Amino acid sequence: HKKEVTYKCSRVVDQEAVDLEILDLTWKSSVASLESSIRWADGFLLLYSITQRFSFLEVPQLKTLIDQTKQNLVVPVVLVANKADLEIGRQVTTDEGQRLAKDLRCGFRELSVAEAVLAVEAAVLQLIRLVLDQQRPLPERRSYMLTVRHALTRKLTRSKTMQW
Ligand SMILES: Nc1nc2c(ncn2[C@@H]2O[C@H](COP(=O)(O)OP(=O)(O)OP(=O)(O)O)[C@@H](O)[C@H]2O)c(=O)[nH]1
Repeated sequence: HKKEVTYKCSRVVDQEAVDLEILDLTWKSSVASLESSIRWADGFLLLYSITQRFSFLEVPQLKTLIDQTKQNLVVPVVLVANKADLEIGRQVTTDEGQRLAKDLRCGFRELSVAEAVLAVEAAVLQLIRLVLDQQRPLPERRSYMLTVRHALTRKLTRSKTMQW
């Protein structure tokens, strides 16, 4: 698109009514406009095309901008590798996508917007669940519980190492 477009709809997700506003940004948004959209948003779908390596290489920069602008410990983000139907023109492997998602601490989906509408819905649902989780009080959050579990595991591993 040459300009930003907002799509609106309502869904029930896990027995919770959710009003969705999806802002599709243009390729050439200025940093100031991007920052303002980032402040507005609760969650982010970062799309790249598996047939355009440069779109993949831009993801970390965008994620840094999101983290800096939101200044939250956990920002709900799902990385989406699009155009999975164009295997012949693939420039980014699934493995690279998964590794980047792990590094950036976000969800990952590889799909084809053109051919698999259910996969698109699943990616959006995954993001909605991350957002809903983030809006729960801290001790009820899955992400918080995972952070606590990882911290405990690290502590246990350390104390085991010390015994050796
Ligand atoms: N084969 C294939 N083509 C796709 C897929 N998704 C998008 N396209 C095509 O890729 C082109 C760009 O799609 P857009 O939806 O405009 O992508 P965009 O990232 O919003 O690009 P801009 O409009 O430049 O901001 C169009 O010609 C789409 O038809 C896909 O999953 N598979």
